[in-house]
Amino acid sequence: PARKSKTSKDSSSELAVCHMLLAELEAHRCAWPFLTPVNHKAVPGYKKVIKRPMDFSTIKEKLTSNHYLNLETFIADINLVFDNCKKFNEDQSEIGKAGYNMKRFFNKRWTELLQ
Ligand SMILES: Cc1ncccc1N[C@@H](C)c1ccc2c(c1)OCCO2
Repeated sequence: PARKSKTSKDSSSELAVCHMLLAELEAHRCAWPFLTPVNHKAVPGYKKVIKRPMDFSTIKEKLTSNHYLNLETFIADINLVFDNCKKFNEDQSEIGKAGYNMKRFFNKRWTELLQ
């Protein structure tokens, strides 16, 4: 079947889903390590180890300033938050466990909403 070209309606509904997903992530009880940028002056080694820091407040700023061209770039930033967490934190640490829970929650929710 011919590939349906994306209409502006499609992208605005995708955008609405991104806002909703982000709001759910921010409200999650395990979101606390990811709400604001990691202060690399207060966390030894973070600046050197994590090449592309990302957090939910930065994603919200990018979303509200129309930085994301499509759904994929939004999802890529969300996953960057969790990949950074897995890279820097021990799996069984409080932050490591929070990151694992948030990633599972996100994967469940976006597949429910978008697939
Ligand atoms: C996601 C992440 N990965 C590695 C390190 C930190 C963080 N989060 C920061 C906000 C953070 C989370 C928890 C903290 C903290 C900072 O500073 C000291 C007290 O506990």
